[in-house]
This record gives sequence, structure tokens and C-alpha cells, in this order.
Amino acid sequence: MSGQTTVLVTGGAGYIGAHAVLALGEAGYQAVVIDDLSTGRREAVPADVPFVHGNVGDPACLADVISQHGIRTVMHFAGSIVVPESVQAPLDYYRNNTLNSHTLIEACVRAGVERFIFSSTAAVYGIPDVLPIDEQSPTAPINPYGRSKLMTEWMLRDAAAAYGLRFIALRYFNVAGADPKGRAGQCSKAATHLIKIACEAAVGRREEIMLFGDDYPTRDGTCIRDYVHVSDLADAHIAALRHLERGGESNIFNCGYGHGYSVREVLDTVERFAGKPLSVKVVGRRAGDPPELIAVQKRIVSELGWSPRHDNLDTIVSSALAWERKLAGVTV
Ligand SMILES: NC(=O)c1ccc[n+]([C@@H]2O[C@H](COP(=O)([O-])OP(=O)(O)OC[C@H]3O[C@@H](n4cnc5c(N)ncnc54)[C@H](O)[C@@H]3O)[C@@H](O)[C@H]2O)c1
Ligand SMILES: O=c1ccn([C@@H]2O[C@H](COP(=O)(O)OP(=O)(O)O[C@H]3O[C@H](CO)[C@@H](O)[C@H](O)[C@H]3O)[C@@H](O)[C@H]2O)c(=O)[nH]1
Repeated sequence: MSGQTTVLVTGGAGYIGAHAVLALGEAGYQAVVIDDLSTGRREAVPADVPFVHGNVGDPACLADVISQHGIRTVMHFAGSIVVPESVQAPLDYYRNNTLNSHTLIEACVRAGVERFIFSSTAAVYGIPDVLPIDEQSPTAPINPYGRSKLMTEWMLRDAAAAYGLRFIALRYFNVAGADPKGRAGQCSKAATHLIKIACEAAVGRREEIMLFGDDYPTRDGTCIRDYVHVSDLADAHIAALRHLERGGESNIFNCGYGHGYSVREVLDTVERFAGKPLSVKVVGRRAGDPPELIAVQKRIVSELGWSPRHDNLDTIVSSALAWERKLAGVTV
């Protein structure tokens, strides 16, 4: 019975992890969060969810939590996520994303954890030759962030073969939006994601938006991305968990909608919901930005039965803007 299962959620005080904790509660699971609060916020974790202020690189802490809560399933969100920072400080990224994941996987194997769900990324594909991107596309990450996450996929694959731990790696495309009920959203101190930045500008928290390049070979010259609503992504984790509980095999799944929007289309949508123009300055291309990233999502739909509820840019943008207004204390 799902009601008996307690899931250890690493990084559950962060943006995506907090939405997964809400989805777990709604699906009848108990969650326990471990988070070092390096970018997360304690308030993001509901009061009735046990919270451990700890690091996933600490094997003693992990062993305690796993045994104390009888953990058989782990969802691993904890990590460092800023691509340009990973270029500046690659060893920090390999430590936090790769070494600390190794410590966590090892603790899980030692304690007999059976199921492991991992936050991977479309960044493992690098700049793909063929679009849209399916899971068989070559993995060729172009930055330390993508490599640090791909190595964790490899560790999981090898640990699954050797020790019987079963895993699902979800390769997220561009995650955006906020909980439709306003309980969670993105809180980064130094935002880098387009929709977050545009919403900050819409509520007056930043003066202008830099648009990185309008000379790409796309329909309007700006980059195209497959934006996926964070609550749909949280649901994908529940679908992955149920698959593993049914005895399903380890696998890797893209998590996107299979279609995309350009930077200009996103900015137009934010302006429409904000009811005012944004100040947008076109600057040069940002290093390492592929012109277009679109998922083939057939595998997750057919094998996990994922059925997204918010596949709509208006829903993504309006929920992100509502959250930003809440953070800024703006009433509209
Ligand atoms: N946001 C995206 O667009 C995106 C896209 C693809 C993949 N991902 C992956 O999803 C996961 C979650 O990303 P997010 O956007 O919620 O980021 P986030 O920064 O909001 O959340 C990460 C959380 O992990 C915690 N954390 C970091 N290192 C830790 C450690 N060593 N021990 C314990 N806690 C630690 C942070 O305090 C934070 O609460 C990451 O693994 C990221 O690589 C995110
Ligand atoms: O201020 C900004 C921010 C972004 N962009 C552009 O908007 C698009 C989307 O950028 P961003 O929101 O930063 O997302 P990505 O760089 O596509 O990367 C995200 O999506 C990837 C998966 O596709 C994940 O691996 C990464 O972790 C996550 O940051 C890109 O063309 C950027 O150049 C701007 O023009 N101005």
C-alpha cells in the first residue's frame, strides 16, 4: 500500500523538490526531507514533513535517516544547478553532483534501499544533431554541470546491474512555473532561468531583461526550449515511483512536452499576463546555448503513463507570475 511508504527526498527544500513533496503528500506517501539549505529554504517544506538539515555527502547522517525512517525509496533532487557557475567552479560541481551522489547511492546500497529516482537533465545531450531528442540520442554534455549529472546516471546504471538497486533517471527539459495553489515556487537568490527572470522584471524586481541572441536559425531568431510545468514534473516522479513499486525495470526518461517556445514567445506571454511591456535588451549569444531543445516524450507517456495537466505556456507563465507577485508582496 502506498500509504505505508516513506520516501527520502534529498533537496526537498529547493524548487522542484518542494513540489515533489507536495505531490507525494497528495498521492498518499510520507516524505522525509534532507537538505543542507545551500539554496533551499526551510519554509518550503511543509510543517508536517520531517526535515533533516544535512548534507547528502555525509554517510553517517544518511545511514541514520534511512534506518530511522525505514527508507526503501529515495528521490534525489539535491545538487548544484547553475551552468555558468559549473564552468567557473567545475570541481565544486563534481563534488556536489557526482561525489555526493556517489555517497548517497553507496548509503542506499548498504542499507538495502530498493528504488532510486534521480533528477537528471537535458544538458546531458549537449548540442544535439537531431531534433526532437529521444533517449537514444548521443549524450555529449558541453559543460561540467551536464557531465556531473551524466556521471551520476552511469553510477546508477552500474549500481543497478551490480547490486539490484532499481532506478529511474528523469532528464528534465526546461522546468518552470509554480504550484497552481500557490504553495511553492522558485526562490533563487540569483535567478538565471528565463521565465523566473522575466517574472522578476514584471513585478519590478529587476530593471531589464537581457535577451541572449536573436540571430539563431529558429522561427524568430531566438532559442527554442521545451518548457515543462514543475507540477507535471512532480507528477512524473510519482509515476516513476509507482512503476518501480510495480516491479518495473530501471530506465531513463525524457521529461518535456515535445514542443517548444522561443525566448520572444515567452517574453510576449509574460508581458500579456503582466499587462505591461518589459524592458528587453538584445545582447550577444550566451556561451553554450543550443538553438533548440525539444524532447521526444513518447517513452515516459507510454511506459510510466505520465499524463501532464499543465501543458500550456499560459498556465506556466501565469503560475510563475502569481508566485513572483506573492514573493514581492504585490496584490493584483
Ligand atoms: N531547475 C531546472 O530547470 C532543472 C533542469 C534540469 C535538472 N534539474 C535538476 O533538478 C534538481 C533540483 O533542481 P532545483 O531547480 O529544484 O534547484 P534548487 O537549487 O532549488 O534545489 C536544490 C536543493 O538541493 C539542496 N542541496 C544542494 N546540495 C545539497 C547537498 N549536498 N546536500 C543536501 N542538500 C543539498 C539545496 O539547498 C536546494 O534546496 C537538481 O538536481 C537539478 O540538477 C533542474
Ligand atoms: O536572462 C535570460 C535568461 C535566459 N535567456 C535565454 O532563454 C533560454 C532558456 O534559458 P534558461 O532558462 O537559462 O534555461 P537553459 O539554459 O535552457 O537551461 C535549463 O534547462 C536545461 C534543460 O533543457 C537544464 O539542464 C538547465 O539546468 C536549465 O538551467 C536560452 O536561450 C537563454 O539564452 C535569455 O535570453 N535571457
